[in-house]
Amino acid sequence: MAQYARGSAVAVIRLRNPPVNALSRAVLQALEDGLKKADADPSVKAVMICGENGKFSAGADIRGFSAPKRLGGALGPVVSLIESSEKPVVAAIEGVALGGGLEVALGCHYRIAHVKARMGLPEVTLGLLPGAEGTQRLPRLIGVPAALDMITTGKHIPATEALKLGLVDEIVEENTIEAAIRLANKVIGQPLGPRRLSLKPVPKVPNMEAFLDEALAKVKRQARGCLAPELCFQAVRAATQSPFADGVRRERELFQVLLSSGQAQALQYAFFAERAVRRWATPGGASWSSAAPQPVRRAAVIGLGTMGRGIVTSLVKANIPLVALEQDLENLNKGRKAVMFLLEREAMKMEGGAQVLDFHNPARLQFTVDFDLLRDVDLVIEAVFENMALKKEIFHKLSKICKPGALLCTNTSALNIDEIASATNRPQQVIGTHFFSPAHVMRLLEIIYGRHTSPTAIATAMQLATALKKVGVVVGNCFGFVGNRMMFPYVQQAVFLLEEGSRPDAVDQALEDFGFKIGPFRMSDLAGLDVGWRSRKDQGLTGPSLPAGTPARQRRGQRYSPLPDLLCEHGRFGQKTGKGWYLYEKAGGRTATPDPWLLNFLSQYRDTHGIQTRFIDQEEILERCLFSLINEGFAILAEGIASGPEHLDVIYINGYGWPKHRGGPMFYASTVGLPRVLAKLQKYSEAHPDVPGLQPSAFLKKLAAVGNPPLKEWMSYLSQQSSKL
Ligand SMILES: CC(C)(COP(=O)(O)OP(=O)(O)OC[C@H]1O[C@@H](n2cnc3c(N)ncnc32)[C@H](O)[C@@H]1OP(=O)(O)O)[C@@H](O)C(=O)NCCC(=O)NCCSC(=O)CC(=O)CCCCCCCCCCCCC(=O)O
Ligand SMILES: NC(=O)C1=CN([C@@H]2O[C@H](COP(=O)(O)OP(=O)(O)OC[C@H]3O[C@@H](n4cnc5c(N)ncnc54)[C@H](O)[C@@H]3O)[C@@H](O)[C@H]2O)C=CC1
Repeated sequence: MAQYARGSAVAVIRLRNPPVNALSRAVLQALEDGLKKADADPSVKAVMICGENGKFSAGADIRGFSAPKRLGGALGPVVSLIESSEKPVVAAIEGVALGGGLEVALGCHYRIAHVKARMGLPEVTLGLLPGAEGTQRLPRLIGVPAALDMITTGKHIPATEALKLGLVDEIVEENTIEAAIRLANKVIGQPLGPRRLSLKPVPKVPNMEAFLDEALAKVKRQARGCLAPELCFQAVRAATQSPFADGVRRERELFQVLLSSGQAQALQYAFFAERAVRRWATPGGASWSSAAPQPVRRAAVIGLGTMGRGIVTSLVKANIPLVALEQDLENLNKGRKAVMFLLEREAMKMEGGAQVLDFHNPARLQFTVDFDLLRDVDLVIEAVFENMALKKEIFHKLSKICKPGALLCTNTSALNIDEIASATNRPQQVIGTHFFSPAHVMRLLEIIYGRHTSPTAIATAMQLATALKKVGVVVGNCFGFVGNRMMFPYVQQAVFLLEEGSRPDAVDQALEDFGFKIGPFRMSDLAGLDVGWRSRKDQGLTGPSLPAGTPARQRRGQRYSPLPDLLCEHGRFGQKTGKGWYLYEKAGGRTATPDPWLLNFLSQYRDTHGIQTRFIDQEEILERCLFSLINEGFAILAEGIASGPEHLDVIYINGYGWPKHRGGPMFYASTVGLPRVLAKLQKYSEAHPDVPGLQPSAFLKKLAAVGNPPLKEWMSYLSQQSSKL
């Protein structure tokens, strides 16, 4: 757990807890024992602490936070013990020193890091604060502004930056352990007082109060309802106001608040959920453990519109050579310009810039209108218009041109993967890779297997997700897959609420206050209202194919709102036309303001359809939008479209701006309590019997009836499914 060894004058304590040397109780105990042994041994003149297998430590064992006897209080005293040692202690940081791992290093008198190491205090991302005195030591070492930045954002910084900040004393390119032992030998006998961070004053910032006020405003703005960043801030502020011991007491109080906040649980659930979905499985028995991916040495993207541009950018950033294809020269030139613009911007953010990305080299990025250039690629991602006939035509062509082993991926947002695959001679190599807009930014990659998709194809798409630094989530094939299918009833409720008396800004505000990055109407305006309009026309829900005499507010016996169609008929496509659910300063503008035209239009619409306007409170907005989305999630689980609730949650957090501190929709449902979700859906369903999305799913009813079991047990109530959390 932590191995103690004595060389010449330097004792070595090696943290050992694979895979990341997390600080479990046992590791901490062994560390404490090692320190005491070194202290008691007169032949030991200095101590070096390092981690096994090239990693210092990823911090406290997160799984231990939910254990009855938390490691909580144990870490702070061990860090103090290190600092108070009368023999110099040197931290040799390789790989990562995160959270409690970095706090251990801060207790050491000297820190030396490998040039490739990363450091950070990411507790805030788990809903916590660095509770082992890190909020008090770090500002003393690197100053308040830099410490606040690290502690309130949780960002990892590279060793080179750590050196500039003074977080480490030295960085090395070769053997860190040997360098640390050399340093330890060198500092034997030197006074330790100046190296003990708890004894240092916090460096002054001119006009500290004004600086802190401004920093707090920024932290609050970015937190969107998440508690941890503000409490992290308060802990650091305590360091500027109180002596070390009082600051530590304040840190502990704040830590306790966070520990019992519920948000910490949600964020830790999200951390493990993201890792659990890597272990994918299908109802047919294919799984991550047995499927091997094929290499992707060269790829192609077809269609350089909104999505294709981002996908190309992502592939270039992942260093995958590719061919980018458009339907004609005009679109090719437009697409090329857009891609180059994105790549230039990305390059500016990177060390080494355009040279590293090498996107001007045609061997790495080739633009063409010639399908023949796709002969030797290993993987194609199609991102043309959302039209089944067009997609089938393209896939038919691909199956004739591409080499036999090539994987054929579609970026469709809702269409049937099996039908697309039916146009090819290799349905086992056809798979959905659903990117989210903007594709080079959003982390989610929804991976959709069809009836014939092979395990190798799934494994290859998952490997691609990793290469693109995205979170791949494997799901089954149904209209809208998981994310968009759950989104339909949510957006539908939002529009129904407008019919009944609400306003776009009221609905958006309620959901943004809940923590969504952006409410449904702002989101529709951003994505373009015409996208859904086209899809509804294709489905025969509106437009010329709608049978004459169809009631305005009903389709196939269910409630339907023609409001979004009417807006499109008025040329209101959202931001791109300068007006949609909101008014914008110009076409392409981004500042949404409530539009008096729309409010008047809504009022006339209600009069036309004899709808009595009523006041709708925030609670009803939230319940109807969120519970209908969650309800669809239960139906998806029951159908085996996703293999566990964590899949749905990871999709919502990474693709739809669901507030992470609420753990995802299914986790949120578990915190509300399934009987309550059910009762509310029943109530709204009775009030709106023609809305199927409000009728509680059978699976939700079952789980409520069996006594509201914890989320990790849900799947055991369905035959042949198991949650992987
Ligand atoms: C480290 C990583 C960057 C590695 O990434 P990568 O290589 O991509 O691998 P992963 O797949 O992410 O990880 C591999 C594997 O390891 C698991 N894992 C990773 N980190 C941890 C961890 N810290 N603990 C446990 N397990 C971990 C991961 O889940 C994977 O396993 P799998 O799930 O089975 O696949 C990356 O993993 C990463 O970023 N990790 C998280 C780093 C992090 O966030 N660290 C901070 C941890 S929190 C911390 O250190 C808290 C503290 O400050 C200490 C607080 C305690 C002190 C409290 C004193 C106050 C007293 C108050 C009173 C309390 C009273 C009481 O106790 O009741
Ligand atoms: N826009 C979005 O937010 C999202 C869209 N999607 C899906 O991605 C796909 C593409 O959508 P967008 O990029 O928004 O569309 P878009 O309309 O912006 O771009 C489509 C591009 O495909 C090109 N194209 C059409 N026919 C072609 C052909 N035969 N050969 C080569 N290129 C051809 C067009 O010239 C155009 O540039 C659709 O299936 C859509 O449903 C998925 C996720 C999000």
